[in-house]
Amino acid sequence: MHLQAVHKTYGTARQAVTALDGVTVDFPSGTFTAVMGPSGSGKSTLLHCAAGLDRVTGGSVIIDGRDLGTLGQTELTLLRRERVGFVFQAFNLVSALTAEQNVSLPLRLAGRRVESAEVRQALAEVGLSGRAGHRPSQLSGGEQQRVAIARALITRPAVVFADEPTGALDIKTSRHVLGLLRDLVTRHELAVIMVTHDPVAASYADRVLFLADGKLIEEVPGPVTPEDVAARMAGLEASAS
Ligand SMILES: Nc1ncnc2c1ncn2[C@@H]1O[C@H](COP(=O)(O)OP(=O)(O)OP(=O)(O)O)[C@@H](O)[C@H]1O
Repeated sequence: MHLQAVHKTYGTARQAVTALDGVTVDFPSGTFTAVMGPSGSGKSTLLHCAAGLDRVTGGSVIIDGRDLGTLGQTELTLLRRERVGFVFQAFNLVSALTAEQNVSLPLRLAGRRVESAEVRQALAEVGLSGRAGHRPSQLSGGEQQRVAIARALITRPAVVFADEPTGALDIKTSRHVLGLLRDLVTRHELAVIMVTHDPVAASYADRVLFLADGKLIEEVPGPVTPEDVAARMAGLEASAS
């Protein structure tokens, strides 16, 4: 997927806030990208615009060769449903449904036939074969996030957006989830775009993008050490304050 000269302004006239100011970046298949930057630098806005959850005010977002700005609301919803996966900090599983039912939900929403074998295979890929019948409350945080990852992958998306996916997990569980994401990127030729504040999480990525004031100011190819990421963030935060 690709962002070309993306601008996003909230509000109008004197109230206007420029959240993204001309961001051009490619997110190739098979690449795990971490997005970092000080608070207010535009990370969430980048994620929302790139995922088609919010419209850009300038430039274009291309997924699967299609410019999201040219799509009507229905087409956009369909493209998002079929080609984009989401993983959130708070897992966002449906508490009344089992792991298996949660994973199959995107297929049901898309009106597709649900093959039980396909859903079981997705759960096996995240190491949860034995938990298919459990509800979220019967699973640990790490297990819930792995169900959410299986759910994000079930439609075979081109791109997965992860918003602080380890923000609610302890260190050991975080490492497990990040290692899993890392493997899935390679295995499924996915583009994963992860917003994070955690330098250790960022170090699992193939490259780290740094935003400041809505601009992409640095693109650091991996492998990146957590110390290097932390040092760059400290520099950015010092100049932002
Ligand atoms: N709905 C909105 N209306 C007006 N301004 C907004 C809106 N959403 C974000 N902004 C502004 O856009 C800028 C970028 O915000 P954004 O949430 O993308 O930053 P962020 O890097 O994700 O921050 P954080 O790390 O604190 O979550 C900020 O100045 C913010 O105040």
